[in-house]
Amino acid sequence: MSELRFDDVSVRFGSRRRAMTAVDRVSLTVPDGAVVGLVGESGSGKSTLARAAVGLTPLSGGRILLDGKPLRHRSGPRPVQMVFQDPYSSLDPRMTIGESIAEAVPRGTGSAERRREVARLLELVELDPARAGAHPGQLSGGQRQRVALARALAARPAVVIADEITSALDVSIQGTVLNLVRRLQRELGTSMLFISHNLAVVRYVASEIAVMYLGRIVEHGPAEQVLTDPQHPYTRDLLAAVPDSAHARPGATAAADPTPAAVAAAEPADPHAPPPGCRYHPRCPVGPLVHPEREVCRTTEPTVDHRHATACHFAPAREPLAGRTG
Ligand SMILES: Nc1ncnc2c1ncn2[C@@H]1O[C@H](COP(=O)(O)OP(=O)(O)OP(=O)(O)O)[C@@H](O)[C@H]1O
Repeated sequence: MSELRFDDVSVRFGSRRRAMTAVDRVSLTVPDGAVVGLVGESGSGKSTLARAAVGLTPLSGGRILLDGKPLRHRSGPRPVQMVFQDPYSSLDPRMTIGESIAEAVPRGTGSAERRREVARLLELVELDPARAGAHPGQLSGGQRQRVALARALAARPAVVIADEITSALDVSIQGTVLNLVRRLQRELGTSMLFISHNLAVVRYVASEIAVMYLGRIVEHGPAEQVLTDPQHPYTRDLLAAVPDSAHARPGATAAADPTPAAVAAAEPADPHAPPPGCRYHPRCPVGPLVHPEREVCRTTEPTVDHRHATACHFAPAREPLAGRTG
């Protein structure tokens, strides 16, 4: 069992006078063997949450648990491994890719066994083991990302966090890397938190989707439900931005409700001064900008409390969720 759980996690940056809460009381579980997709626009706090899970950013509040036990960031192979957008940040350009992967293989492995393990991992990520002597600079971006995945897997992690791992790649290469992630996940059953600002990418690999906005999770549920029956207006806006998403939201109110002018003219949110009440209300097409009587959105923060959960006072399925809770 390898379940990663963020329990009421907060991360604050800056001094008292200019403090900002990048992650605000986030609770999110990556169940054993599942891929949870985490989406949200730039600055919503996705990377900060990921970095907290691998010990790169200290928590200001809450806990991160692996299989129910607090994560400790000791030396040696870490149970949570992260793959970044830019593989140059995790691969030393002076080392061969074989050396980079071998370095991540747990200690106590003999050199012959280590070499075999490197060859096995290269094959696993569909690279020719004969290329173990190549340097990162001799590989394409997609190949480097395969090496970064092999290196993360070398540590035999309980959980892998992939942070925008296809964002820097050509569109034609993105699909092959996503296919690889899908295959690896199916074969190895590794639990995964898969982060992207792009819902089109996340929907390809994730079994569950969580949507983040200004440091908070605003919707979370089974991927299919979130995609076909999005509850939060922000999720609907994200979906509307996906070119071929028309089929993904039949009946969604956003389809029948073109962006009102007041919403289109709204200022983007300032993470240093998140609005009171629902954080999305200054941009929301179902909020007080368009429906002035919906004062509750300005004053009271909605909470997430169901299996397919959304933090919106006026979500279409807010009431009839009884049958699918738990
Ligand atoms: N070390 C830091 N010091 C101060 N502020 C930070 C730091 N790291 C992140 N932030 C701020 O925290 C907020 C969340 O950033 P984060 O990188 O987690 O968002 P994100 O959703 O991953 O976006 P992106 O995809 O652009 O990385 C942003 O407003 C960012 O400016």
